[in-house]
Amino acid sequence: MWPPVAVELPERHEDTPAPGTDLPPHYAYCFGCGDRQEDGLHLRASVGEGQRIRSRFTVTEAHQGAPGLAHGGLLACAFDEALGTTVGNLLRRPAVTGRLETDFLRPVPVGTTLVIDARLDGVAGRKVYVSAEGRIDAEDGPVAVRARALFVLVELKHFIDNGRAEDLRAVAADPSLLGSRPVELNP
Ligand SMILES: CCCCCCCCCCCC(=O)SCCNC(=O)CCNC(=O)[C@H](O)C(C)(C)COP(=O)(O)OP(=O)(O)OC[C@H]1O[C@@H](n2cnc3c(N)ncnc32)[C@H](O)[C@@H]1OP(=O)(O)O
Repeated sequence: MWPPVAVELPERHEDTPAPGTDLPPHYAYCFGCGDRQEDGLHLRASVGEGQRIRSRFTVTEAHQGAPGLAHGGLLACAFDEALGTTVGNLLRRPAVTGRLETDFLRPVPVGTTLVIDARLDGVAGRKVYVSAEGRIDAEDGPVAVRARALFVLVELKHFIDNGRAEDLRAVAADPSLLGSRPVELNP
C-alpha cells in the first residue's frame, strides 16, 4: 500500500512558482543539481501541474556502471534529488530522505535523458511520501525506473548542527550558493 499510512494531501505552497517555471539548483555543490559539481548529475527541475515536479537528467560517461550504461546507484541518486526537490518546492519546508526505494525496469544507456515525473503523495505529521517514474528520452518514453520515498521534515537546526563548519561558513559568506531554499535564512 502506498502511502503506507493515512495521509493528507496539502495544496502546494503559495510561493511555489507557476507550472512550467524552471527551478534553480538548491545548492551549488549539490551532487544532484549543483552547477559547481563538474561530474555531478546536473538535474534540472521545473514545476509541473498540481503536486508534480518534472526533472531531467542526462546520463554521461561519468555516470557509468557497466560499459555504456548508467550506474544504478547514480540513478537512485537522481531520484533522491528529483523527489527531494518535489518536497522542498511544494511544501517549502526543510526535509531529508529517510527511506528511498527504487525499481530498475530497463537499462539506461549513456546519452539518455531520463524524464522524471515526481509527485507529492501525502503528508502524515513529519512524514512526507513522494513517488516518481523516469522515462527514456521523452515524457511518454518507456519507463526505466520507478522510485518512492519517505522524507522527514526537519528544523533548519538539523543542517546547522550536522553540516561541516567550513561549508556552512561558505554559505553564510555567499548565500547565493543556495539557489532556492525552503525557508528564508537569517544567518
Ligand atoms: C526549495 C527547496 C528545495 C530543496 C531541495 C532539496 C533536495 C534534496 C535532495 C537530497 C535529499 C537527501 O539526500 S537528504 C540526505 C540523506 N538523508 C539523511 O542524511 C537523513 C539521515 N537521518 C536522519 O537525520 C534522521 O534519521 C531523520 C531526520 C530522518 C529522522 O530522525 P528524527 O528527527 O529523530 O525522527 P524520527 O522520530 O526517527 O522519525 C520521524 C518519523 O519518521 C519515521 N521514519 C524515519 N526514518 C524512517 C525510515 N527509514 N523508514 C520508515 N520510517 C522512518 C519514524 O518512524 C517516525 O515516524 P512516527 O513515529 O512519527 O510515525
